[in-house]
Amino acid sequence: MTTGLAVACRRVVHIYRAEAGDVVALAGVDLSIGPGEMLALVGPSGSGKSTLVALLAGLMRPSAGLVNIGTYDMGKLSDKEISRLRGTQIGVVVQNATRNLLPYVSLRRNIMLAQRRAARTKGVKLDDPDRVLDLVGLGGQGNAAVDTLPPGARQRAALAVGIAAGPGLLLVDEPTSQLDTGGRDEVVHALETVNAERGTTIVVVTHDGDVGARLGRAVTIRDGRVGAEGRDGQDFAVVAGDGTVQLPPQVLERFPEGTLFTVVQSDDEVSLRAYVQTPAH
Ligand SMILES: Nc1ncnc2c1ncn2[C@@H]1O[C@H](COP(=O)(O)OP(=O)(O)OP(=O)(O)O)[C@@H](O)[C@H]1O
Repeated sequence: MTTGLAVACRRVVHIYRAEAGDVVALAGVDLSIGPGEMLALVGPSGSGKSTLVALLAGLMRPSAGLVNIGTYDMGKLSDKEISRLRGTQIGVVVQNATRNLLPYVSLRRNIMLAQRRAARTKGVKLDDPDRVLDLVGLGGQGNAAVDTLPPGARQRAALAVGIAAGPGLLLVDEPTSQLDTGGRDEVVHALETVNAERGTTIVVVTHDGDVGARLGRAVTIRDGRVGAEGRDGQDFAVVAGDGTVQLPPQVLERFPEGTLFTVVQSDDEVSLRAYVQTPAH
């Protein structure tokens, strides 16, 4: 069984330098994910989810802050070290299943190609490709060509390629966006099976609230920061590393910028009381 890798982000900032001006995509993300945990990243379009995943995958370096995967500081590794990690310890499944797969060769061949780098690494014991296919519910389909599979199976084939090398961290971008309910359930079930059998830490970017709920922990990214967290069906506000807490959007709609609040504290409760000024006559 693989050992899941822990993830720790501390005050992570990412700025895209564009001709039209700099874009602050991440503005101080603090996030800890335990080894073997499953987590969904949710949030509005443009909030920074894909940027965060790209940093976890080592596809980009943070502009500031720390991104640690297991014992690795992703901001400090060389390109070569990062590329080795991605071939062995970090599995990445990008959006749109076919972009992860070679369409005209068999599923088994796709998996063997994804295992090439790990197979050259000393001490790594790889699962047989047929066993990898079993894990995602595609047992017995090793000879099928990717382009003959229906969309849900193709997405699970992409997952199989992502876990082929036995990574401790699996990053998956929007795995259910083009699937019907049945296809979505099979993909979530495949993720749950990989997590249960291998202990792999799994991070899924999704717009689908149901997927977030099924994974048990859903972190909302809002304006480049952790805006809220859902656990076991309950929503929570989160204290960031700099001591700030984002209020839910529906609260912010009622109380515009500059609204004053009194913080009311008792032994087991902290609440906010808005201070509404009476207009001067
Ligand atoms: N290569 C880039 N150059 C400049 N700005 C970028 C680049 N990539 C993303 N951005 C900007 O960074 C911010 C965060 O984008 P990101 O793609 O991480 O958000 P997202 O939450 O994944 O969105 P979506 O759900 O639409 O995929 C957005 O304002 C986006 O326009």
